[in-house]
Amino acid sequence: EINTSRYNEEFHEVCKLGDGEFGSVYKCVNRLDGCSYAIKKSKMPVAGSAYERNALNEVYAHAVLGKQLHVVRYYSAWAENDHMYIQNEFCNGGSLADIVAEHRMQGGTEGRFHEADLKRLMMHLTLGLRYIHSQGLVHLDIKPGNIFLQCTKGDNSPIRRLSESGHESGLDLEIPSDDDQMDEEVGVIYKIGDLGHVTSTVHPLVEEGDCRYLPAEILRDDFSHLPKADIFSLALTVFEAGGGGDLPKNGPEWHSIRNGNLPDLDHMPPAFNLMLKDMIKRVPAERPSAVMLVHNTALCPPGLK
Ligand SMILES: Cn1cc(CCO)c2c3c(c(-c4ccccc4Cl)cc21)C(=O)NC3=O
Repeated sequence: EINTSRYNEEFHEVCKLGDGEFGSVYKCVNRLDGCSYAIKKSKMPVAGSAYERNALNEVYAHAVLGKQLHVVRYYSAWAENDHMYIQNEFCNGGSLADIVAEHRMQGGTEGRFHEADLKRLMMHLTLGLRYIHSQGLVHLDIKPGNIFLQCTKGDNSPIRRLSESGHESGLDLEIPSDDDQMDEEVGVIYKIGDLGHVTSTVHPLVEEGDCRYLPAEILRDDFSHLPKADIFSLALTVFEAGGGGDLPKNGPEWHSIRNGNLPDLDHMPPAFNLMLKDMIKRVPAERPSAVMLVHNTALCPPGLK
């Protein structure tokens, strides 16, 4: 019959997670394995269009960027009924943009990440970028809306979720694997998602990301140091999570940041603010690489020497 579709046959659609010009994302439970997934459903792109290239880039990138803790995991992609589907790991803690927006609503000092959390965020995303760059790829759209949170602690723990799961069929059999058990006391894991702008470092086909987070050289079509563009975007993403405020889309403030001027995050140590300033240097080659950042003592948890 006409409405047979892999999507409906293999998955139970729980709720819509988001909407965009790209299409819609749903939280789905796989009827066979009982696990939850995030599935993006988008109109089949016109053959030969930039949309098609992006769609293929995304799937190729996921295929290359196998299992890395700080990159959203890919499971499958398929086409049917004039739509494309991509099935990814479901991250149960929302996006960093949601968290930043919530913080902003609260206002005051709780309206931002504290020192230990901001260092953890930075470290996770740096590890994710180090992996992406080590595969000869760049993300090119690092921003709070593309960072997703996996919460393994407290009421989100898989076992707790199982007991509270509303699925009458008890299908929500998300038995934590041993490394999940390890994560039990870990808390939040940050993951880089939305690989729609990913391209090769050496043979780039650049589709520009969000100009609020992009360095000037990309907007001048200088693609000679693409990994350093991700480093620039990472700095502004962390700056925003640290309570740095809304980032400009254009105008004098936009240019001021591109000239290396970034206000200090007053609750962070000087070394951390210096690191952010290094990451947004106008000259891409002068910005630290992800490999160098991982060893930066400014990322050591507070209290450790
Ligand atoms: C809007 N939205 C909300 C979420 C859940 C956050 O708690 C989400 C996810 C993804 C994606 C996503 C982004 C880009 C491409 C494909 C997908 Cl499935 C979008 C998501 C994704 O790949 N994994 C997600 O959890």
